[in-house]
Amino acid sequence: MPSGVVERAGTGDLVTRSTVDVGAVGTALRDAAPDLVVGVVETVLVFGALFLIDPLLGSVAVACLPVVALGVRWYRKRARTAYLAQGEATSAVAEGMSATAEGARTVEAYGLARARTAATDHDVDVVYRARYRTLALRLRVYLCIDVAHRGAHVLVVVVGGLMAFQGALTVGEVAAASLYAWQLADPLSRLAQWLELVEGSVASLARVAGVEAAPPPVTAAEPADDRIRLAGVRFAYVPGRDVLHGIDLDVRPGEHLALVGPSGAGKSTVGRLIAGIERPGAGEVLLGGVPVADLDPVARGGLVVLVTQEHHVFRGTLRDNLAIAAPDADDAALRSALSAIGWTDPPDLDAPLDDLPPDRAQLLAMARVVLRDPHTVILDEATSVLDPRTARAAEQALAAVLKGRTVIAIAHRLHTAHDADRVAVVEHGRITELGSHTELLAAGGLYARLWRSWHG
Ligand SMILES: Nc1ncnc2c1ncn2[C@@H]1O[C@H](COP(=O)(O)OP(=O)(O)OP(=O)(O)O)[C@@H](O)[C@H]1O
Repeated sequence: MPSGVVERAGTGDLVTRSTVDVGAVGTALRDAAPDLVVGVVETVLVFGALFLIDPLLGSVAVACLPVVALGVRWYRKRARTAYLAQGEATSAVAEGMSATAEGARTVEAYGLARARTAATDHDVDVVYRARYRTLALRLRVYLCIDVAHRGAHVLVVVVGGLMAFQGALTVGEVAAASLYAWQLADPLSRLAQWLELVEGSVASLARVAGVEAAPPPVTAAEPADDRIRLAGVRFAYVPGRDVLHGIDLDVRPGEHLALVGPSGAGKSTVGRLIAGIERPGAGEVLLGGVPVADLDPVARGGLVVLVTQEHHVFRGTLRDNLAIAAPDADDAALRSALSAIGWTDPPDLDAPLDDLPPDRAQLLAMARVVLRDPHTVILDEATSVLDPRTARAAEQALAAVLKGRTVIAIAHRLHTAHDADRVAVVEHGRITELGSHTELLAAGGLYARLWRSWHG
């Protein structure tokens, strides 16, 4: 699944779908089918016995079935939406709780505990109301089935009694018919429970299938070359609120391009689109002539890699962490990647990695890039979190990583732009200046002003 989708869905939602919803579908598949079969067989036998005693008594009992059918129809019309809402509400609670837990330090630092508690209370309230709604629906369908069954029983006793008075049936036959009619309670109430389980699990299945359906279609087309082209690209995180308003950009293979501009201008978004994490709302982002977001994610990762300041170290060994980038790489290849980025004292490949410091985590990320060997690297704030000494070491490692590749650097420090072949200035979701450092300085626009103010 594209990471953009994962980020928007949130951990809580995905976890709820893949645990609670998968569990609900599993329970339904395990319990519903046998119960349904037993319930149907039991109902058919009871009606058969009633018809055998007397066809009129059988018909009287069958008269209850339309009431059940109407109740079930009424329930099914509403249940799917209600169960979907319940699933969403449950996800929202999990999502809110996981966000609070992940941001515990921020919550503490800014005294947000009360606000977070209020938000959780609100989410729980929504779950309560959603559950109340499904419960109310269930109660009504149970009531309907109960009325139908009791109605059938009363009708069988009354009609049977009248027939006994007229001598058409014996008292024993009426008593037997009454007992059979009473026995309908069991399969019908099982039907009601089954309905609840199925409706709940169909909603859960839709939510689980939603996770499956999230990945966009993957194209079989192969990029013809390493060219990157953005044409008329518009993009919105929130529908109707574009953050990019028509970006046109051609990146030549092997070129080092710096994206500069004010905070919030859209630089990182351009990077995410080129990496195929997001797909444009309008226009196209092409890699070798193929829409980059349509490429198979694994294959795409071998062509374009986005390096951000988040360097995740997975639980496991250094080997496990490097193998993410190149599962088939042998020890020699792993060691050569480590030495290429200047990591001279790496831990043993098979030693567990505990608490890797940020500068080592960054080296690990770069070693992964070397192993993956993409033709294009997008750097977003790659060295900004490190102290200057560490950042310099990281930059040296980076230089080794970037050699011979196309580089799109989202530059927060202007010397990165100075060293680039071309600089694109992004302002308010548009590229307003494009050229070499010297050309942009001569043009006297925003870049020139930023450069002069940076140089004092
Ligand atoms: N996940 C998101 N959801 C909603 N809006 C977002 C999201 N990420 C970014 N934005 C908004 O999109 C706009 C462009 O953001 P973007 O991060 O691309 O800018 P930027 O130029 O890289 O900024 P910075 O230099 O501060 O990183 C901003 O208004 C930002 O608030």
